[in-house]
Amino acid sequence: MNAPFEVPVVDISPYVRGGTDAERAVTADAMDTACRTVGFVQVVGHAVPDEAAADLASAVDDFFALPLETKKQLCAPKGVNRGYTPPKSENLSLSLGLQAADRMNDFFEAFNTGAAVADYPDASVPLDPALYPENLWPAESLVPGFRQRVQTWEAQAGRVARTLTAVFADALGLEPDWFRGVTGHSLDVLRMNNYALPPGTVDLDGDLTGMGEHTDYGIVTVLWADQVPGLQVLGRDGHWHDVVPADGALLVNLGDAMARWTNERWMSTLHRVKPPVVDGSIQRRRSVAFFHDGDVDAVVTALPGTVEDGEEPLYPPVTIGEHISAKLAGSRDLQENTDAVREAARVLASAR
Ligand SMILES: O=C(O)CCC(=O)C(=O)O
Ligand SMILES: [Fe+2]
Repeated sequence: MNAPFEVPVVDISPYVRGGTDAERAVTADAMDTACRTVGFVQVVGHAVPDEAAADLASAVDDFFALPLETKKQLCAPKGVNRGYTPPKSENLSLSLGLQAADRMNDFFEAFNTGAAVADYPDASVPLDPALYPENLWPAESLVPGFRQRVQTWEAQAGRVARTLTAVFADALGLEPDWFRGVTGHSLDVLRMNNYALPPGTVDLDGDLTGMGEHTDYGIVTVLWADQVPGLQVLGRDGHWHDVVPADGALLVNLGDAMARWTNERWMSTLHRVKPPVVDGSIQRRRSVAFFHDGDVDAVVTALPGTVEDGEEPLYPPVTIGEHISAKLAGSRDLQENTDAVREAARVLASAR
């Protein structure tokens, strides 16, 4: 029988409050094991106040409760990863170049915010406003306090993500501030996801997909989610496993940049969302992902020591900007990404 699938719990408090070298080494070691074996981590000891999470959840409720027509006024132009995306407008499995002929688009609706050009006045390169666009906030009178609640969370999630990269540097034997060199003007995006459809609109005979299978694209993702099943993670056993955040934990997963820098010593693990259907309607589920993706011009290529003598790296060099643009063209513009061969092969090998 297979060993049960478990997402390891890692306590990062020695990096948050300044622990001893020995305490940090325990954390870094546990992180290395989690990243090598699962690629998802239940992170505790992050010191995010409960109130910030409660305010985030209420902000998500308030926004998605608006009428669809009102939300649609906050849609960004095509190709701009900001604002509202209505249900069934994205297809995440196309970010891998995978598509089933009968597959409808993902039914999640989302609201995206993120880093804009103006957030990095000292950036070392000129930043393209297409990749660092302005945010589209609902009017304060429409959802009072929304922006403030969301920005408080963005700051907390960003702090956790940067702390995690300090843990990663130790775990990989890099200089402690190695990630600072590739995240000075990081492409950071916050995506609030609402998995719900009005009763009667669910076609239970169809292939219902909350969010199609995908890997995340950048360095690391910090996820807050309801403890409602739906998120499924592809284990090394080739099976999909339900994962919910542990009490007080943030779910963290690695993106493609980490798999590429480490030449797959660490994994950008495939995941998808299939929320449960109860009495003919979807049990509502909320999640908020903070993507810490790295500098648009950072080159991602196998780190020294990760490729055996005489072997080739598993991936050719790519910049973060090139990689993310190819992925977003898949999920948002519905063009199959032909440059995700290794990720797509993992999905096709899984037990669906
Ligand atoms: O809803 C979730 O739990 C996962 C969301 C996700 O994978 C994403 O937004 O990339
Ligand atoms: Fe994801």
